[in-house]
This record gives sequence, structure tokens and C-alpha cells, in this order.
Amino acid sequence: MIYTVTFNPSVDYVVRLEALELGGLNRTSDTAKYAGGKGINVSRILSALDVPSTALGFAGGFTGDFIKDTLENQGIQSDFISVNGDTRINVKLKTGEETEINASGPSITDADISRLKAQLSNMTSEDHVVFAGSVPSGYDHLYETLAKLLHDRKIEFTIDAEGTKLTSTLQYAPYLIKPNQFELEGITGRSLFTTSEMVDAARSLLDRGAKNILLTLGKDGALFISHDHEYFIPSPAGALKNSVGAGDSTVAGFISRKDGSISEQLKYAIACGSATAFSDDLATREDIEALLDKIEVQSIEEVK
Ligand SMILES: Nc1ncnc2c1ncn2[C@@H]1O[C@H](COP(=O)(O)OP(=O)(O)OP(=O)(O)O)[C@@H](O)[C@H]1O
Ligand SMILES: O=P(O)(O)OC[C@@]1(O)O[C@H](CO)[C@@H](O)[C@@H]1O
Repeated sequence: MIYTVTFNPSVDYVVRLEALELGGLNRTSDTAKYAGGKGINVSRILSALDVPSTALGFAGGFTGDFIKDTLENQGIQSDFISVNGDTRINVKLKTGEETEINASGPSITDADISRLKAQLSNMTSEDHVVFAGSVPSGYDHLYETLAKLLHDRKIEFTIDAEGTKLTSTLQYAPYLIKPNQFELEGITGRSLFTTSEMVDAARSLLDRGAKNILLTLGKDGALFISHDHEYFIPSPAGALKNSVGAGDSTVAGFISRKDGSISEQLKYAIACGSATAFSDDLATREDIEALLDKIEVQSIEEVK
């Protein structure tokens, strides 16, 4: 079973309006609410591809209930730990450009974490865990602690997180990490201008323990680096409608074909990411399948 862990889920409140007038009364042209948070988005794309997963994490209050009910209605299994505060509401303003306001989310306690650890301890080496997103304040070390727990039990994990939350887990050999260029520059402490510089920076994370690195580059596609393969996968052309969840969709696509060839994994990764970028919400199966044939996995030598 694939488990996704979202420490800090969100109700994503998408607000569309012609233009935002700061300091004035603005009226929307359209609004929508989605069960969000990075791990939950991964579960939603997996479900679109008929790959079962169970969504784990912390949820509380009326917003937490919304997330649980929405996932249940979409046929996605979940087993959230109930916390005291309300799960956050993240505002996604669409005014021609995208502006995001992400809340910090409710506090969690050591008891909540013990319950999550108990869930992870029941998993086996047949399982795969996807950790994604921000961590409630005061628990920055959580990814490292849980990565160690999984590594000790020989359970593979993927992690999509920023800065030291990500780098502290490299020693436990994550199956997949998916930084974007900005995040990779933050980790390596230098600006990356050329493909060679990006490849070298990604290789340094392989040396630190990561098994597979998918460096996503938005409309430009992605670079894939592992000990055995190095590829560039351009994004298909299309009109950007929504970048919220594009990265999560990329992770889901890669994991969804975990038993397939690397080329198939990469095609699904980019098809899922780009299909979400071209949709109002996360991509559907039809959106994803329509892009698969347009994606070409290229040798990095061709683009250096
Ligand atoms: N404008 C675009 N056109 C085509 N594909 C896109 C576009 N933007 C994103 N994508 C697809 O989504 C993937 C992930 O995008 P990106 O590199 O922006 O990830 P990210 O920074 O993690 O995104 P986010 O945090 O917004 O989810 C890209 O590799 C690409 O396949
Ligand atoms: O605040 P975090 O946890 O970093 O990101 C949360 C979030 O922006 O990520 C998802 C898109 O990737 C959204 O569904 C959600 O609102």
C-alpha cells in the first residue's frame, strides 16, 4: 500500500476575480473548495490513475471533517489523527496571476506524533510512504525522525519538503526527492544557471543518499538524476491554468508506475504535472492520458 502523509492539510479555497484591489471591497467571479495539502494531492492523483493509497496526517475541526468527507466521497481511504485545532484554510487567489496565502495550521502535540509513529510502525517493507508539505511549528525535526523510523524498518519513502526538512532525511536514502530549481538552489547555496550546473547540484544530493531526484522546472519540464540514469523531459506545450498541485501531481505520476520502466515513470510524472498545470483543479485520468504520447524522455547529453 502507498501511504501519503500530510502533516498540515488544508482546505484550498480558490477565489477567482478579475483583479484584486488591495484595501477595497472585492467581489469574486467564482469560488471553489478542495481537499488540499501536498500528500493529499498525491493521493488524489494516484486515485485518478486507479492506484490505491491511504492518506494519513493530522486533521481537526470542521475543515478537517471537510477533508475526510471529500476524500471518502472520492473513494480515497484515509486515517487521519484528530487534532484539537481546525485544519487550515489556504487561499488561492486567481486574478490572471496566482497568489497563494497559506496559513500556518493547528498545533500538534507529542501524543499526536506518537499516534502517527504507531501507524508507521505497523507498515511493512511492501509499503511505500510519501511525506509532503510543511510541518506544524515546533516540529521541524519530524521528517528526520520519521525517515529514520522507516529506514530502520526497511520501508521506502519519498519526500517532498524544503530545506533542512528535506536534507536531514537524505542520510536515510529516500526513494525519490522532487526539489524545484528554487529549492535546489536553497539547498546547495548557489544559483544554478545551466543544465550542467543543475545536474551537478542534483548529483550532490545523490552522494548524500537520495536514490532518485526529479528536479522540476515548471514549463521547462524536469531533469531526472539517479545512479543509473540521467534524463531531461521537456513539458508538453499548453496554457497554464493552475500551478497549485503540479509538483504533487508529478510525484504521484512517478510513484504510480513504480513497478514500470524508468521511462514510463518519467512520462507519467510529467504528464501528471503538466495535466494539472493545464486544468482548473488537479488533473483527471483523461487529462493525463491525453498528454502521455506527447512526452519524450531525452538523454541529458542532447541538451547540455
Ligand atoms: N506552465 C507549465 N506548462 C507545462 N507544464 C507545467 C507548467 N508548470 C508546471 N508544469 C508541470 O508540472 C511539473 C511541476 O512543476 P513545478 O516545477 O512548477 O513544481 P513545483 O514548484 O513543485 O510546483 P507547485 O509547488 O506549484 O506544485 C513540471 O515538471 C511540469 O511537468
Ligand atoms: O504550506 P505547504 O504545506 O507547503 O503547502 C500547502 C499547499 O500549498 O500545497 C498544495 C499544493 O502543492 C496545496 O494543496 C496546499 O495549499
